[in-house]
Order: sequence, then C-alpha cells, then structure tokens
Amino acid sequence: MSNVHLISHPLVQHKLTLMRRKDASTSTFRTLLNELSNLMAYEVTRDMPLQDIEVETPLETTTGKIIDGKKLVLVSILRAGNGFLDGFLNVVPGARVGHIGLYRDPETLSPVEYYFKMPQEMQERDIVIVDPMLATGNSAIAAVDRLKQLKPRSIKFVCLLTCPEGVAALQKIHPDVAIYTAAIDRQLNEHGYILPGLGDAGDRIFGTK
Ligand SMILES: O=P(O)(O)OC[C@H]1O[C@H](OP(=O)(O)OP(=O)(O)O)[C@H](O)[C@@H]1O
Ligand SMILES: O=c1cc[nH]c(=O)[nH]1
Ligand SMILES: [Mg+2]
Repeated sequence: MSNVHLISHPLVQHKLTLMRRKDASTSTFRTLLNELSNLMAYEVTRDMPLQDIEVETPLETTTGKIIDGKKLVLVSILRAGNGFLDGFLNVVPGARVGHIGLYRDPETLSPVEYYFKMPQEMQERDIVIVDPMLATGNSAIAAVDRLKQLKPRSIKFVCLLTCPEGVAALQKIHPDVAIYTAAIDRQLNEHGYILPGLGDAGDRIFGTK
C-alpha cells in the first residue's frame, strides 16, 4: 500500500497489544495511549523541515538546527483524538491545535460534525490529524474534506489502528494524505468495528461504557 506508514517499533507493538486486552482498565488504557502517542509522534515528525540558527555554547558560536513547531497544526478528531493529542504535544510543544467534533451515526456510520475550530493562517501550515481509529474511513474523509477547504500545505493522518477497508477508502478519495498507523487489522464487522481491534476507543479512553 502506497503512502501508508506502518510503525512497527517493538515498543509500539507491545503497548498496542496491552491496550487490546478487554480487561485493561480505563486508567491503563489511557496511560498506554499516551505513551504510544509519544512514540508514534517521533515517526510522524521524522521529515519535519529544519532551519539553521546561530547558537552560543559556553565555548563558542556555532550553527544548530531547529524546527518551527508553530507551522505544525495537530488536529484532533473529538472525542477519541484527544487521547492521542498529549503525546504529540509532548514531542512538539509549540504546535498549534485544531479540533473537529465528529461522531459516527450508529445506524448509517456517517460522521456528524458538531464542532470545528482551527488556528488562523492555515495556508501556511502542515496538518497532522490524530484519531486512534480509522474504521470505515468516513470520519477521516469528512475531516480531510473540511480541512482541504482551508488549503493547508500538507495533511497527514495518524491512527493507532486501522483495517484494509479504512485504508482503501481514505486513499481512494485522498491519495495525497499519508496514513501512519501501528497496525492494520483483519476487517470490519457489520457494525463498523475493527476486528480484532480494541473496541470503542472513545468509550475506553473516557470510561463512558
Ligand atoms: O472510520 P470511521 O468508521 O468513521 O470510525 C472511526 C471513528 O469512530 C470513532 O469515533 P466515534 O464516532 O466513536 O466518536 P467518539 O470519539 O466521540 O467516541 C473514532 O474515534 C473515529 O473518529
Ligand atoms: O473499532 C472501532 C471502530 C470505530 N471506532 C472505534 O472506536 N472502534
Ligand atoms: Mg466512540
């Protein structure tokens, strides 16, 4: 699959397996997601552009390299995306943050938007969308559709878990959007849940079921 980055680092795979366990508590699930998002953020930001700056060490002046974190916008798809956000902000603390509120209608599996708030001057920014789950792909496609209207420089989509159906759907409509994931599971079930998956990410993060 082109434009799909599978993050196979052993620490990522280990933590993902612990998160899948049905008896993982809310607190364990949330802690693992936070740790995982730190690790995944390293991979996702690997190609961030660097600038040269002059820096004075205690001994002499030299040229160092820095990133411009302000050009990066992390866009969280509410609610579950917020569980992913903190780890990214740990790695790039200067990043701007946007929020899109979307929930899946349980009957139609179509996304319903209830919130949208982005930073200014999106044409100058690179977007990283974060959401733990890419299932049918409907939510991700709706988010990218909406964000492309703002003409950002680039868009990446980061999830913890996806399936062949979700990857194919997002890539068909938005082939330019790189997908980063820790696993591509077997399939979707008839209710749009990923198998074997980890259940409902939002409910597990926030303890709502
Ligand atoms: O690829 P899709 O089939 O669209 O499914 C993925 C979406 O489902 C979950 O959100 P959910 O609708 O459960 O909302 P929540 O985060 O508020 O729980 C998940 O966090 C994604 O946003
Ligand atoms: O398996 C799934 C599919 C969509 N949303 C989730 O939280 N889990
Ligand atoms: Mg949910």
